[in-house]
Amino acid sequence: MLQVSGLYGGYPGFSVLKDVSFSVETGELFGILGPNGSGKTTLLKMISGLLTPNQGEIFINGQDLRNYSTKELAKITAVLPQVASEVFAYTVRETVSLGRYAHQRGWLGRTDAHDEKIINEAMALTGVEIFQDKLLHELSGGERQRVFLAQALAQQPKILLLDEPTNHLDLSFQKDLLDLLKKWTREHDLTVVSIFHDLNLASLYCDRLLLLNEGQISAIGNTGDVLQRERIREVYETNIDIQPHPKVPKPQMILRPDEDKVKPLKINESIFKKTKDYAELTTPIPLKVMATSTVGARIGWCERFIMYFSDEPFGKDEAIVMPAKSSEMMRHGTYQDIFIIASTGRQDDGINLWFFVNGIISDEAFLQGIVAASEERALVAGRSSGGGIVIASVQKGESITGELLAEYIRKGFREIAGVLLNGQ
Ligand SMILES: Nc1ncnc2c1ncn2[C@@H]1O[C@H](COP(=O)(O)OP(=O)(O)OP(=O)(O)O)[C@@H](O)[C@H]1O
Repeated sequence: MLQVSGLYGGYPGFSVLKDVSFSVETGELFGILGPNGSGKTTLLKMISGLLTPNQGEIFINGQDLRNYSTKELAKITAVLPQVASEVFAYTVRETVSLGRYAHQRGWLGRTDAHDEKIINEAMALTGVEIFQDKLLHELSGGERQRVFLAQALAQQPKILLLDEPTNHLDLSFQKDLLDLLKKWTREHDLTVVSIFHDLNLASLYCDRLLLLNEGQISAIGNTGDVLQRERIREVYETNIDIQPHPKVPKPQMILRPDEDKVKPLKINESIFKKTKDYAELTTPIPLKVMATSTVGARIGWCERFIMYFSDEPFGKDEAIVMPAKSSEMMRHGTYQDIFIIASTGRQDDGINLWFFVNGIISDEAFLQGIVAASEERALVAGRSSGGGIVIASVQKGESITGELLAEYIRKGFREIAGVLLNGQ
């Protein structure tokens, strides 16, 4: 549908794009990403015919862009620019009607019943029909954005070019707009090329992405291929983490604020409290945890960890809680970077194991830790032993690999907790 090849150009005396080539298929939702000033809008302006490249070619529907008349081009491409601050004295309905301009025959440019039907549909889809008689300047930024989208849809284009379409929209309208675009691309063979600043939305909705950096293509391809941690860090010069979305197989970028200048946190016996009824470790900041406990099992964050010895269930909001046999049947100590607490469970065959990691570990390392603890417990006990396991990490300081963590857990467990298994 759209082929861009060897594009160079920009503004008088200032070249922006350097050798940009890509193609977009019919029905694709194609995202353009890149830091401020990387050339995204310049590229979109060239595709929409607003800016002439110095070098290179753009083909739409197999035809060179230079061979289209303005009116022909307006019939097949619609542009939703970054919201302009100047707003003319048009009503919402009049603004949406302008989308039909390129399709009207004759110089009078009147809309007919067919045009009216399409205008009404576009307003209904974008939810702007309720204020169709209002003037544009009486609307909020987000409402106006939806009016311009309705105008673009009323144009019934083959290619829709969007410059940050979700700008000014609240969370639910961002989702509604992108769901709508996604549906339209599929059902109406519409091709969407859209600039995104929000990498997570681009990841969720785009079929493919193009990442621009200083006017050049840094990466192009599927979302997972383009949104690689090191590449995004380098291009955006910022510290991010990438995690899979919990419900759909798409990567999501997570910003990490600069750390406050706090004293490095060390989890050790100085914050571990033990009475005859219970043992508790409460941390000054939440720890990242993976826990298979009786109460509070989770993958998440926690700052309160409790083992209780009484018969009465012992609940504390938000805490990870496990029943244990007695304060005597409990051991603790530090091995390498890990503070370990172990206790015999309420049932004799159970061993509860808590590992507090003074370092940074990945999600995969958490899993490796759980597996290592569980295997070692069964191995040392010589039987399949129950009980809860907690891996908790301060997520500050040095990174610890999964392999190293597993080794520390195995050795630390034997050194500090193994005695419990011998009934000592
Ligand atoms: N009309 C113009 N005349 C001269 N230079 C311009 C003009 N418009 C943009 N530029 C410059 O061209 C470069 C690319 O701008 P462009 O608007 O394409 O970036 P962008 O990636 O869309 O940025 P943003 O994310 O900030 O919208 C920038 O350095 C910008 O200053």
